[in-house]
Amino acid sequence: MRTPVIAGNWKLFKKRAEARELVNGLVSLVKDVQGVEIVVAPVFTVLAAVKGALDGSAIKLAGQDCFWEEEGAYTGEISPGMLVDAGCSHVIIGHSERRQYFGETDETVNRKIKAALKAGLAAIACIGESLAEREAGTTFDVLRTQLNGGLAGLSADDLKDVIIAYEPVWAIGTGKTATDAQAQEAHAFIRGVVSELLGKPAAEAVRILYGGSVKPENIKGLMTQPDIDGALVGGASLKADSFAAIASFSM
Ligand SMILES: O=C(CO)COP(=O)(O)O
Repeated sequence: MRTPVIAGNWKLFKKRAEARELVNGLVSLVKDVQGVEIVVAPVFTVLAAVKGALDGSAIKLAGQDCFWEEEGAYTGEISPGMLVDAGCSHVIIGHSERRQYFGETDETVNRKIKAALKAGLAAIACIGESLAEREAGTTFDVLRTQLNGGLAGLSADDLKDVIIAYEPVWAIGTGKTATDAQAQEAHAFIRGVVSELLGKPAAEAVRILYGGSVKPENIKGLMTQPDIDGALVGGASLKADSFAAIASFSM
């Protein structure tokens, strides 16, 4: 049985006061939610404030990215160990916005996942095709390449601390969610590739989240799909009531 994960990626939003307000609201709204791992990923500068506000709550904290070196002359970077030190248990790696605007590649994603695991973080590894790739019929090739590169050198045991997030780029922030069937098709394909790479038990155990315009209105349909194990939520995670409603999908 795979425990569902609902993760909120706050992207470049929320200063300290707003972040505290959001988390305070969230903590009380989800206090009765059980059997779901809830994660929030704020910007680095508010991690400490959010950690404080989460005190006593089961909600987990994630970074939105990390570097692969633990320390050194790397101006502007944050290491996995520093995220742990700030109270994080998770880190998002390889989000399509990082791939698009900050030169992230499957190779850097792979290095970051390995570094995150070494530091004891769970890695939420993002993959997904662009609209052009979907229209060209190359979705499965793209996903396979991203999985081969991103998971290179990992063992089935390592995969226990990896969560895969399938985020079709054309569905991010566009209001255009993949249909339940489109998402399920991609998730089943991803699980199949993971099975080829690391064996069936690892593939059966790995959580695969869907991301891209997830809202309270579409979460239930997505979660009824057999290979969808949760969601990575952007816009709808910025309001306590909508994120709480998504996290309460089973209630
Ligand atoms: O990129 C996303 C989460 O990482 C999805 O963003 P939206 O939910 O705003 O489409």
